[in-house]
Amino acid sequence: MAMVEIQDVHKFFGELHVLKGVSLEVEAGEVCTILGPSGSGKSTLLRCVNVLEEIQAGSIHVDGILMGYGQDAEGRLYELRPKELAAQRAPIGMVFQRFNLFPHMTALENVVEAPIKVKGANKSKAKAKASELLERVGLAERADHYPAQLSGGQAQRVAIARALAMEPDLMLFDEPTSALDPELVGEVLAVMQDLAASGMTMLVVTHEMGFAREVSDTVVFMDQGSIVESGSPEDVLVNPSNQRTRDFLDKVLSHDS
Ligand SMILES: Nc1ncnc2c1ncn2[C@@H]1O[C@H](COP(=O)(O)OP(=O)(O)OP(=O)(O)O)[C@@H](O)[C@H]1O
Repeated sequence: MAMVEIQDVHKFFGELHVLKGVSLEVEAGEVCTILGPSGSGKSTLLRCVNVLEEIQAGSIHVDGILMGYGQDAEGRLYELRPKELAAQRAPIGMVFQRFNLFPHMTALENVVEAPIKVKGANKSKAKAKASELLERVGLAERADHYPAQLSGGQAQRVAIARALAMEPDLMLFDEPTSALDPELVGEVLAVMQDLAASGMTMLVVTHEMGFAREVSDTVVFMDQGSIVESGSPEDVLVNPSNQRTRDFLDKVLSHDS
């Protein structure tokens, strides 16, 4: 089984049919980038993977585990209790467009918070690990800074370190550079690229075409709640077979240039 298996997922917000039978697999160690116009359902799909949103039909497995439900000895599904849900989510790190760091905590405190509170990690070990992670994202010297004292790019790198502190098997990125000043985008993409090179499985929603082209194993193009096309970056970005993909790329690339 692939690390992420999304099968025929449907998601409604009231009457609005936002995901219309989405199926997607991401193998362990692969980077899958999702592109598509605003409102096509990219963020919603990502949020469904770690059960921030409930789905109405289909299934999502991560690491072979059916997300959002438990299964009793007879194979009957039951709704998870909050603790069980938290345990299901634990191997999944998520980085949002806005960093959501705790403003009253330093960078280091933000990174150690979850391992100590959620995992019950030993304090001094968690601190040493957090320092290592801040070094990994190039912020060893900013460990004692508060979020307000960090640039957007630095704050986003702390958010990545914070997600990594939980030792995830899968990282979800939801437009991680969209809220940043253009000159800060590169430093966050560089950290993501390093992470990809280290073998992390990543599902990334972004408008960064360079990242999609150079770092992804698979590129997925979504439109109006469906996957229109997916394949290698070469297939989807250079030789797209679908007119909707071509129209989208023309628009994005003319905007970029
Ligand atoms: N919590 C919600 N309640 C109601 N409708 C929602 C909710 N979240 C998203 N939607 C709607 O679902 C659709 C898909 O939204 P989604 O954010 O997944 O798209 P997207 O492709 O990620 O777009 P963007 O690139 O602008 O973030 C949109 O029509 C949006 O308005």
